[in-house]
Amino acid sequence: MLDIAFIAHDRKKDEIVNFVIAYEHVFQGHNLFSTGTTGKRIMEATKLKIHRFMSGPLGGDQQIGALVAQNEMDLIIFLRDPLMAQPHEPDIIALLRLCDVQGIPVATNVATAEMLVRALDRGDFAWRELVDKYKPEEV
Ligand SMILES: O=C(CO)COP(=O)(O)O
Repeated sequence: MLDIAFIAHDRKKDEIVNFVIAYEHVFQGHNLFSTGTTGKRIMEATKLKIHRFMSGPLGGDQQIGALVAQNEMDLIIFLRDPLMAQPHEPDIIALLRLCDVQGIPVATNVATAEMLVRALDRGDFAWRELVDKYKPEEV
C-alpha cells in the first residue's frame, strides 16, 4: 500500500477528476492524499477516500511537502497550470524541489501521470514499499 497525493490547479481540476475516475481501480487500496479543493472534487466524483490537507494557496502544497521531506510520500500527481500565475508559486517550487531531493516520482501533466499509473498497476513501485519498510531510524 503506497502513499499517493493528488494536486491540481483550478483549470486542471476537471482533468484530474477524469484521470482519477479512469484509474480508480488502481488507486483504491492505496493511502490517498490531496490538497483541499482537489480532494473534494475527486471524492465527489469517485468512491475513493482521500485525506485532504489545506487548500494549496493556504499551505496544502507545503503540508504534502512535509511528508515528502520525511520520505513518506510515494507518488505525486500534480497537474499544474503552466499558463496562470499562482500566488503560492514558492510553495509549488518547494514541493517539486523536495520531490527531487528524495527522488519521488511526480507527474506534472496528464501524459506523465498515465505512464506512472500504468507503472503502479504493473507493480513497478515495489521499490517504494522497501523504502517504507527499511526506513532508517531518526537520529
Ligand atoms: O493550489 C493548489 C496546488 O498548488 C491546489 O489546491 P486546491 O486543491 O485546494 O485547489
